[in-house]
Amino acid sequence: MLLRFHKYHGTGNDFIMVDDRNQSVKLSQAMIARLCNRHFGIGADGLILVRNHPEYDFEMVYHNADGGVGTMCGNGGRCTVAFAHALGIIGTKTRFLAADGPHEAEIREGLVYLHMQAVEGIDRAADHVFLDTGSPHYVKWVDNLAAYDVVGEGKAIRYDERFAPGGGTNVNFVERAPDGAVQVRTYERGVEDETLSCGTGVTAVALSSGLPSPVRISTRGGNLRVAFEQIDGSNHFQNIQLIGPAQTVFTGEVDLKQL
Ligand SMILES: N[C@H](CCC[C@H](N)C(=O)O)C(=O)O
Repeated sequence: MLLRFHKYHGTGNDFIMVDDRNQSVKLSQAMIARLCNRHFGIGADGLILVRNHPEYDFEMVYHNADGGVGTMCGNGGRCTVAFAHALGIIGTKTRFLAADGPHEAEIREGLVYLHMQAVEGIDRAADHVFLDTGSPHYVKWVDNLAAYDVVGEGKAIRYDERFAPGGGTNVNFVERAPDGAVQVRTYERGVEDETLSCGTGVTAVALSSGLPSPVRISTRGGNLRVAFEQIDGSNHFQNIQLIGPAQTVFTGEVDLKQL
């Protein structure tokens, strides 16, 4: 069977996008892992199916690169909005369903403004914070981020038994750049490596940073902004928006029998 796909990236976090509006695409977890593999497949941090939904413009079904069904993916969400727009499913505004519930989004001046779910709490520890922005995120401020062992340190925290009940955690290391932006490097579970950018991760960094909205973020794959309202200096945040580009790279067909 030939699978038609579109490759997108949002600040270097890359995804295989599949138009599955009529739910005819059948992919096993092993097949998705193979498609995402950078040597034996197309190569991507995740695979996203766009499906029809009776109450929303569409449903986004996100899989991590290991093939497992993921929780929310912020950069993938922005790419899915751009993809749905390219398919003609939506105009410039949408309301769609993702793993963590409904999301509104808008395409404006080449950027996707993606509304994220409200965040109700942040666990603050001495050397890190932990919060859920649709996916779980550990955030730690460090010195000399450029030379930091993101994969080694990230893996240790990702598999720490404290986070095992939630299926582990994504891990973000952070440092303030000289120009005031917040630099973020992320170890992503499900990819089990550093990715060039993580949307729910930079959202977690912005909300827990104590900086005023909007927070300017710099990742290895590009720049993002996170806008939000903090409720009375508490750990409650609403009207959270992840703002940044979502780009199409190429379109292709893969023969699933050859995989
Ligand atoms: N790259 C994604 C995060 C995916 C989360 C996933 N790695 C997990 O928690 O299992 C993003 O842009 O938000």
